[in-house]
Amino acid sequence: MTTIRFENVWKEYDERVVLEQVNLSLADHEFLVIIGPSGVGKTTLLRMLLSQEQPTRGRILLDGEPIASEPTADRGVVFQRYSVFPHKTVLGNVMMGPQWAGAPLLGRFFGARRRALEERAMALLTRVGLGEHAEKYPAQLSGGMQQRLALAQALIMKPKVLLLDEPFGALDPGTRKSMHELVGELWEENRMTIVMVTHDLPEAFLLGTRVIAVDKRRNDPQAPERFGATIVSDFEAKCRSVRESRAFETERERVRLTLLAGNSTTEDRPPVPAIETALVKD
Ligand SMILES: Nc1ncnc2c1ncn2[C@@H]1O[C@H](COP(=O)(O)OP(=O)(O)OP(=O)(O)O)[C@@H](O)[C@H]1O
Repeated sequence: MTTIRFENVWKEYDERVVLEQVNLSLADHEFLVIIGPSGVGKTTLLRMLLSQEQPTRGRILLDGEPIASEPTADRGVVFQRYSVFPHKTVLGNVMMGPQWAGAPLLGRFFGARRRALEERAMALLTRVGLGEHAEKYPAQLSGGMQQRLALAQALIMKPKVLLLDEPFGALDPGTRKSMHELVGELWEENRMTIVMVTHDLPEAFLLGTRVIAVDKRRNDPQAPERFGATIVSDFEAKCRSVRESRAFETERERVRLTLLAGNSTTEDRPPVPAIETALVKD
């Protein structure tokens, strides 16, 4: 059971207000997606959840307690650009986190403990589709495979909260689609909370159980740094399971193909899925 709460959170850099009055309560096992214009403060929100940045006002609670002031294993992260150790194999990369956490001096397990970890890492690699690539080095993997590895690396630490910062932004559409399925399935299997930033609206509503839009409510043209962004919309997303998400995706693809095929009059168009209708309304 994991809950997250932002209580009147602000983030300022000197005179510049980036975020203001952010209030948010997340229920257990939520898949929250954050959308908003470029530079508005989405990554800053994630970085505060990770404790890579501290709020200048307000506080963030994890399970009712203020979050630790340093990054901890209960909060995992995957970035858009892949960040692993190039000189370690795929398996070595996945085994690193638990070894540094469990043996901080040497960063290495031995004997039965090592074998047990290796087994767990291999099971996870197989789960994300990399079982046959365990001995390769990151440079030998495609972009999609590298993101699968980044997911395995985060999941081996069994985080309560997984933070994803545009994790599919650099991937081609086909790879992106298979990653959507994988992340949706892993979210359900691991019963963790996910907080993801994306610029892609269909992706947001496909994966999220809740989607928040972050933007400035007020602006001072003479002093653009005076006001920060906050949550301006909060959507309860419709797809609450992978199965429903897949059904939605199939429907969206059908609409797209029908429109491409030249059904351009309004009467001919198939009904727009409920989620897109909700988006248009807002
Ligand atoms: N360490 C820092 N010092 C000063 N300003 C910063 C710092 N980190 C971020 N900012 C500023 O905070 C603002 C929000 O940045 P952030 O990366 O959170 O935006 P974003 O919404 O994630 O953008 P994008 O969608 O382009 O990734 C930006 O204007 C950025 O320049």
